[in-house]
Amino acid sequence: MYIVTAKEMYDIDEYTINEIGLEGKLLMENAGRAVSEKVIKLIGETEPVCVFIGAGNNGGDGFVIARVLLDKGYFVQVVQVVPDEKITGDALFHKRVFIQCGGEVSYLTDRAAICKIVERVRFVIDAIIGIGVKGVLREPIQEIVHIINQSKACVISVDIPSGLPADEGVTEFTSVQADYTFVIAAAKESAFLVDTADYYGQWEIVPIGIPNLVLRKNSTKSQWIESNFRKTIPSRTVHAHKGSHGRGLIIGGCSEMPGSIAMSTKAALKTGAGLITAGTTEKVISMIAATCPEAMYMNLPEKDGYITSGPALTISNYHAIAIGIGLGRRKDTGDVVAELLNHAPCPLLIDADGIYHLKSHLSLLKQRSMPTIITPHPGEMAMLLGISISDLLSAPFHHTRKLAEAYGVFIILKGKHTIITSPKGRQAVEASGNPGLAKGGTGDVLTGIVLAMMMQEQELFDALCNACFIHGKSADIQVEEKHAYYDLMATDVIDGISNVYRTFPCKRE
Ligand SMILES: NC(=O)C1=CN([C@@H]2O[C@H](COP(=O)(O)OP(=O)(O)OC[C@H]3O[C@@H](n4cnc5c(N)ncnc54)[C@H](OP(=O)(O)O)[C@@H]3O)[C@@H](O)[C@H]2O)[C@@H](O)CC1
Ligand SMILES: [K+]
Repeated sequence: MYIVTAKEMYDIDEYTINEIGLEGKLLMENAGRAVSEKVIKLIGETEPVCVFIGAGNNGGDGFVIARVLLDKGYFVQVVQVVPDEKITGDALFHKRVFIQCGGEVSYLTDRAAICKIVERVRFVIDAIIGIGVKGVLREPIQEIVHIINQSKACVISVDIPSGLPADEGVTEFTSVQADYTFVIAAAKESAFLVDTADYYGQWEIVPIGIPNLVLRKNSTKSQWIESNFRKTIPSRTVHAHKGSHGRGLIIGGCSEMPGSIAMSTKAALKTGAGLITAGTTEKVISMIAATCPEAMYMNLPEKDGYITSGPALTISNYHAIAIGIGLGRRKDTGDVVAELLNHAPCPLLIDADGIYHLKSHLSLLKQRSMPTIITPHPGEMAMLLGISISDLLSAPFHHTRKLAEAYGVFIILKGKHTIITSPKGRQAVEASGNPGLAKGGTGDVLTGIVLAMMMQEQELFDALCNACFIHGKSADIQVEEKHAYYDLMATDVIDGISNVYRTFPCKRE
């Protein structure tokens, strides 16, 4: 499931046409047929359909869809929203084929005429503009899009809702609001952004015969889905012992937030960590030890209830360390973060208040010889970058990649569509999870899951993606089986980790 920009998609088309030898007309036929199949499943047998067609290749797809539907016996009305001379190339080829098959095309831009047509149909197919949109829609197309959006018809967009930019970073646009979008060959960036994702309605990718190797070669982003999890989650051998699955240290907690480190610790153990030590203050240890008897504890020096740096911090024995959860924002707790950045001899995960402290120590990231991973939510990420949250969310792929490459850090940018980025710029989107996760404590649970995954034998990037998958799927299964968005608690997400492993079992050796 690749994710592309418009330019990457054009490169993919061009390579497929010129190097692989599949002609544009053929790709258009495949695209139109693939979308038609989905449309037919959706609309049932006899519904009249109106197809709106624009000047480019997206309109060409529309002519193929209209022909397939006509051939299947549907009543199809085709409204071309640009004059005849604008239809050229492959789109003109398919327009002619449609007409040869008995189809009729009306060139219409008049408001009253279009309103009348739209009122009479239950399904509108939007093949006006695809990834070739530039700027805000011009008239009369903008007005036609408003009519479509105001109608009661179910709107099915081809490739992308017309007017919506494919790429991140575009904030001004007018777009069709689709109920369904059948996306051609690869997902476009805008399907994952806060301000644009909803325009797609429900969406699904339809393959059109572009070889996988071409998609892989031309894209740096993909979606992390069940098949990725199944392929990469490491197996557990029957001869394994607790030491085979990693020793981890979690540092955090303060008198006011004792629960956070308890949840991270429990989540790490539940995810499969061999041994977990919770490094925290004596008072927090006394508060949480009974809730997680499987863990070990490290008593750290404290001042006014907060961890401070001191000789008690032994960090040489661990395969991975996490810091930040419930740590507090005092300057001397920040010194502990700096100490770890300087000396942790293993992968280091920084979360929550640890990210707050990281802002003053960003330069230390570059000196680390072992990987560093941060798990910010958008507010923390914007703080690190010194930009507004809305600027970050309008181009999250760009901004996270910039930070990851500049400081050599792995980033998990949390959200509905969590973006995982490697220091080399590889990116994945993990989209499981539900609104029940919008609650205190769920981030602490993710930290524990990520730490546990970091200690299992798998590529670090895969480990981070798998951790997000486990966290989101746990919440999803819990809501499916016994909870609602309202009552799902962070601790339920920990309990639900078992369901994820049972639903998507690891291979056994
Ligand atoms: N072989 C392939 O490549 C394949 C491509 N495929 C399909 O092609 C699609 C891409 O096709 P594309 O490149 O022709 O662009 P497309 O999205 O149809 O739009 C161009 C038109 O939009 C117009 N327009 C732009 N901005 C505007 C504005 N603000 N306001 C108003 N009008 C505006 C622009 O007009 P112009 O500015 O030129 O006057 C031009 O006429 C892609 O999404 C997929 O569906 C599949 O069939 C598989 C094979
Ligand atoms: K479209």
